[in-house]
Amino acid sequence: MTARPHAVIIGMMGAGKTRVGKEVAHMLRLPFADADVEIEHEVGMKIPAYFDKHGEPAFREVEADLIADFLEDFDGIFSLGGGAPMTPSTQEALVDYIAQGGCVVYLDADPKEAMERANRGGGRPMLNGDANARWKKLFKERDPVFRNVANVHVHTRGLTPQGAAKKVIDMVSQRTVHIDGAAIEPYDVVIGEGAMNRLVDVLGSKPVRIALIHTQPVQRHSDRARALLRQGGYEVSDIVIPDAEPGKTITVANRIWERLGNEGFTRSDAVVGLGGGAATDLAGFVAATWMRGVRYVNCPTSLLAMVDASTGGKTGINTPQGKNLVGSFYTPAGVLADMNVLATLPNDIFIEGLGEVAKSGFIRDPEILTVLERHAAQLRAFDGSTFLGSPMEDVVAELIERTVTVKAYHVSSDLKEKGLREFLNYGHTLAHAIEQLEHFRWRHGNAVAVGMVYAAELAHLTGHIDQDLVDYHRSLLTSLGLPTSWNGGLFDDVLALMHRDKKARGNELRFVVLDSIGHVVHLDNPPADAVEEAFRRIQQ
Ligand SMILES: NC(=O)c1ccc[n+]([C@@H]2O[C@H](COP(=O)([O-])OP(=O)(O)OC[C@H]3O[C@@H](n4cnc5c(N)ncnc54)[C@H](O)[C@@H]3O)[C@@H](O)[C@H]2O)c1
Ligand SMILES: O=C(O)C(=O)C[C@@H](O)[C@H](O)[C@H](O)COP(=O)(O)O
Repeated sequence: MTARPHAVIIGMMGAGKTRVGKEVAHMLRLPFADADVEIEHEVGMKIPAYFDKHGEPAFREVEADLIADFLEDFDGIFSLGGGAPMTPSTQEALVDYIAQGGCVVYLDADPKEAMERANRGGGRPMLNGDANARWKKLFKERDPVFRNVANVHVHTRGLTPQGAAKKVIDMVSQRTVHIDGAAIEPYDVVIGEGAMNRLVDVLGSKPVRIALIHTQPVQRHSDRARALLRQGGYEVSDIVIPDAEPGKTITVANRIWERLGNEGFTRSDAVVGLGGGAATDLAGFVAATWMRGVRYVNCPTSLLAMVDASTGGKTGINTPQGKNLVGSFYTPAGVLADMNVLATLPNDIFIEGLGEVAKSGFIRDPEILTVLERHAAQLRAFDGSTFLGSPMEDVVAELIERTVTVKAYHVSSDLKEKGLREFLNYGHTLAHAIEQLEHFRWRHGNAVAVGMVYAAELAHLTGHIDQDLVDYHRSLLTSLGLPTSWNGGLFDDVLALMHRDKKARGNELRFVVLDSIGHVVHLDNPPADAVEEAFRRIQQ
């Protein structure tokens, strides 16, 4: 195989496959090919004449062969004739193409606009007779097949060809991490500009009412989500919760349960959580508990929520006794990490998110650490207002994809945290204690950064790693603008809180430590003097 199409466009007659496909190719500076035009070249006559002379089955054979050839050797944007995906061999070829990373885009136009375009100029043998009635009949047959065959679904109602092309490009350049596992209903984390446009597709057609739970600082993004939901035909209840940790309380959850009850939310309705990790934790908790569980989709808006909080099904609230002490494991139906929302993210909250990114590098994917090292200065200088379209956007998208992949690895075989998933808690034993003692004025990712240095010191004191790796923790995290020390509390208070950590069993402390980069082990009941000495070392 020499090349594969960047995207294959399918859709009804008149959907704009050729017009939009050409526009996409032009914007991406790629060649464009239209299967019908190529067939006409090959058979040396117009398609209606070929239909008249040889009939539809012969045409479909020529078409399927040509498509198979192009799928194996065409480096551009390729649009197919309306009926092409109905041929079983073409369906199989498209499945193979997708399995190799390809994008089959279903261009879904407004039926009225598509019918009008399809009728213009005639020359479509499949629309002979009452063209509109034929179009509708074909749509009924083809729409379910198109939905099934395509891995990207683009609605173009009301868009100009340029607008539709931009939407196709956004969706084709999105990255997807698929999360699956024994106890999990599979779902995707979609990362990229415009990912939120998939909201209606991910929610599906069943829910009537959607509770859109969000905080005030991300109002601009929740306005967008609300517009998409209303366009999709849902009734939207806009629910604004207190920002950050004050939103993760039983009082806030109770207020929402009351509202859902008063507004008649049933089991077939759904929740959308939009915001930082605190908002998605709370929204997930409400979804998990309302009528013992309704469908929910997360739209994370902070880096930390994209890489971690919104993706793995840990939902919950804080109690006066500690962080995340009440909650459930309840996976979302999908996560839409739309890079556009990062345009408003403040620098300090972006940097905080790098704490969890680095954690995933330390515990499983060393390439993350390499990318962080290589781009530390630019990451530290993150500025949302100039971020979109900059070279850093691709770097950050790669970091998000890699970090979510690490999360998926742990979650897929241990959703309920019986063992392997605990490794995602690297650095968190001390981090949660710091957050609590600081009354949540310390950001979670910053506390995790200090917690990882603490865990590294403890690992060194117990003979698991050498001093160089401890020093590397400090130098990498510092280069990203993350803290590596904390001096805000007494050891006894910290120790008491670490005993309440969810990994602790009975009176025994349990930690997660490295024994090399990318390799994690449990450290159960370590010597008390090491636990205290490691704490002394992070106070510097
Ligand atoms: N469930 C999990 O697996 C998991 C994993 C990691 C963290 N968490 C939880 O996530 C929370 C931390 O998440 P966080 O760091 O996102 O904090 P956060 O939710 O408190 O958000 C930080 C601040 O950034 C604002 N913000 C978010 N996105 C923005 C945007 N695009 N533009 C402007 N402002 C924006 C928020 O409104 C808030 O003021 C903690 O409660 C932590 O316990 C949960
Ligand atoms: O997904 C997990 O499992 C994690 O531990 C991810 C952590 O990064 C995250 O901070 C999580 O919220 C911590 O959960 P907790 O159970 O320690 O409260």
